[in-house]
Amino acid sequence: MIVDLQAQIVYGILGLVVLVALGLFFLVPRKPKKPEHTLPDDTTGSTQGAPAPEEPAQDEPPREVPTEPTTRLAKLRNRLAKSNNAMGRGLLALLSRDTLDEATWEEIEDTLIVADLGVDTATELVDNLRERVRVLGTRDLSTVRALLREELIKVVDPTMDRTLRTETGGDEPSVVLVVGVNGAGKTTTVGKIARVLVASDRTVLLGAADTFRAAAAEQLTTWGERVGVETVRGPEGSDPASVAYSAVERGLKDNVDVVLIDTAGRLQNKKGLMDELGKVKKVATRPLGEGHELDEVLLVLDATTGQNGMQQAKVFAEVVNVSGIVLTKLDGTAKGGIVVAVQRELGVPVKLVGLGEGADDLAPFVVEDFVDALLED
Ligand SMILES: Nc1nc2c(ncn2[C@@H]2O[C@H](COP(=O)(O)OP(=O)(O)OP(=O)(O)O)[C@@H](O)[C@H]2O)c(=O)[nH]1
Repeated sequence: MIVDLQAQIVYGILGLVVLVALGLFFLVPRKPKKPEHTLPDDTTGSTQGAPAPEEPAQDEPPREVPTEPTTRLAKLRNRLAKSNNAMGRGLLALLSRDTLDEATWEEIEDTLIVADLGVDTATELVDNLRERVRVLGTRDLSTVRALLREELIKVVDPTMDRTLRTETGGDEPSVVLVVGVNGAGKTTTVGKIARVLVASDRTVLLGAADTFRAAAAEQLTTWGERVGVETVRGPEGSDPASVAYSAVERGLKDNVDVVLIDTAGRLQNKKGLMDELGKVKKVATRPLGEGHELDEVLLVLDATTGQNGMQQAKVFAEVVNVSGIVLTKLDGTAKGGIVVAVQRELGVPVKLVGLGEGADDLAPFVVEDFVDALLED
């Protein structure tokens, strides 16, 4: 009897032990399984040698930071010199001839005209230079070169205000409208400006008012994503003015510093373009209340289009009050004189120049740097 009882107690204890063990196995949380893919420990973002994370932020491409301004500008100055110093070299070669006769002065004038300076400006420059050389009675090349530099600076006009108006002085965002014909480089320029602003700790919102081509809004959004800036878009074919309005309304709500609005630029139908841009201009700043105007209307011009570009520029200037010019593709032409021609024609300063397709290839236009690049050896 006693043996039976002992056996029952022993079996009971064993059963309990088994049950507790099973319970513990299922209830106690186990250490999580090591993920198959691991990120490297270093915080530099380098993933070298490590497999990609299983759930990368696919919709969020890695943020880019623009190159430090002095490096960027030095690189761009070099590029400008490379593409444009043929004109400077040509002029200096002519000026160093033994005799500066009538024919040579004519050749100097022709060189300036070929560089798209405009006939009147070229004549004016040569007349002034010729007179100063005569009065000084000098033939020393470095003196003549210094005189040429001064005359070029004078025609490019250092007195024009070239600051980009991206600060309102109030709480509301500044609104920058970017206009120009297709392919001039508007979208690229908006992206590049956004990068520069973000690098200077400004908050930016993009408005894709080019609703004519879905790909244009897509392209702008990609530029925005690269620097972590949002883009307000509308459906393809929707009213560009309403997209511009929404972008400014949203910029105000989100308290951003600058709203950059990209537009379409079909010139095939001048009347349509006028109506469309006129409306965008009128409606865009409405969310900011009475009396608010666009802070900046930038006309983007392709420097390689020469006189044809000038005609286009005039059409745009008739529709919107252009406050600044962005001359793109200056890396692809030796006709830097277009800077002077377009400023004189429109009475508006060139504020920025595009010197390549790269994300950082946009530079503020500095008169002295530009002329020095032209005259570089
Ligand atoms: N070499 C060079 N290419 C440039 C420059 N700026 C823009 N581009 C190129 O010009 C082409 C057209 O640029 P976009 O920005 O798409 O022009 P867009 O005016 O927005 O054109 P639409 O969207 O058709 O109205 C692109 O291939 C750009 O990379 C520049 O300064 N230099």
